[in-house]
Amino acid sequence: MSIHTAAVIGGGSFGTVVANILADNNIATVQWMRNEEVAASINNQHENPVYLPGVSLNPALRASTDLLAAVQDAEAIFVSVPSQSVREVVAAIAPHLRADQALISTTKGIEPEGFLLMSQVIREICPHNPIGVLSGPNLAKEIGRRELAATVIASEDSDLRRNVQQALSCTYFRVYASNDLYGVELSGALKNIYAIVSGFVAALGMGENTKSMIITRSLAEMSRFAVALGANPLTFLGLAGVGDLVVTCMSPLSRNYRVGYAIGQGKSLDEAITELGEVAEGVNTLRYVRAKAQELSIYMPLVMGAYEVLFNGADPRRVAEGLMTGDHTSDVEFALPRCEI
Ligand SMILES: NC(=O)c1ccc[n+]([C@@H]2O[C@H](COP(=O)([O-])OP(=O)(O)OC[C@H]3O[C@@H](n4cnc5c(N)ncnc54)[C@H](O)[C@@H]3O)[C@@H](O)[C@H]2O)c1
Ligand SMILES: O=P(O)(O)OC[C@H](O)CO
Repeated sequence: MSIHTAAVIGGGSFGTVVANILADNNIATVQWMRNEEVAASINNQHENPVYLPGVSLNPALRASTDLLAAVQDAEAIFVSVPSQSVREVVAAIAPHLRADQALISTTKGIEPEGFLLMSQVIREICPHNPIGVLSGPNLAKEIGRRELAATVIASEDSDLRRNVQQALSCTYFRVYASNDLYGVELSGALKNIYAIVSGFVAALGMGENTKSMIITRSLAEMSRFAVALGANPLTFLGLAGVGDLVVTCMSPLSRNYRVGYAIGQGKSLDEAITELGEVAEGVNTLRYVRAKAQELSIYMPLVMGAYEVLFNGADPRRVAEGLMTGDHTSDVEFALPRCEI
């Protein structure tokens, strides 16, 4: 059965582009948000002036500030609020959901208590609903302009995967499938940390070889961490892995990259976040991942270095330079294990 009705929870940049794709595909879509002025602007001017100014949205897209009304008829509900708010909004709708309503998270963050990814939070609250994760190299502002992009729908439920592929695929957006829910979702959260590091490197005017080294060693580090937690390393070869890592580490449209860039220019973390005015999930993710890596003794020099810069005022140049002084190690450790060099 395909999706005819959908809801998107969240009035920010990514929620708006997901809702707009669904509307472009003739799916009756309601986008829920708290801000009444933005909702009125989407309904009347077909624009989200706060998060996607200048982007013409599909006139059929409806916005609402009534959460329960927004989700009641939706066959698929896309959750697109920052990670700190996912539990709160999903708990508010949970008692009103039917078991056949699918929940798809687009949120790339971690809940610190229990080190839970968003699909795990949603599953805890809605154990009987089909659950999926949408993740990939998806800068909202480019998709808003209908520039070509691709993503991954990950779920253990093959009906959900097929339905979401059909619901979101269009001339400018392509959806690939994965059954490694955990790997896809963890990858989306982890890459934000490395986008911050890449921001330091760019602000410091370091060379192209340095940038490539940072991105590639970021992939090695994040896949080492993910595999230690049970993910499939092959997932990191795909769009949700290397694809998303590359785009966020190279684009000034990435909010995480911009936070890193501002810090590389000498600004404080508070100044960088205030100047951004949008969510940069990587700042909190860095704290939680560092703690987890320490707990499990996972070697993550970039995470440790970035933490020192963000929270203890270390010089950002030292994060990249720190790679040069580590023990001699393996390039691809799934081919040559570090203990065998
Ligand atoms: N923007 C992108 O390019 C992009 C792409 C893919 C995934 N994501 C992920 O999607 C998630 C949302 O990001 P975004 O870019 O849409 O964020 P955003 O900063 O553009 O907007 C966040 C929205 O959530 C709302 N919000 C915050 N707390 C809320 C709460 N308690 N209840 C209801 N609404 C609340 C805000 O008012 C705002 O409308 C993040 O985890 C992000 O990593 C973003
Ligand atoms: O703007 P960022 O850094 O939150 O990144 C946005 C998306 O995750 C890119 O895929």
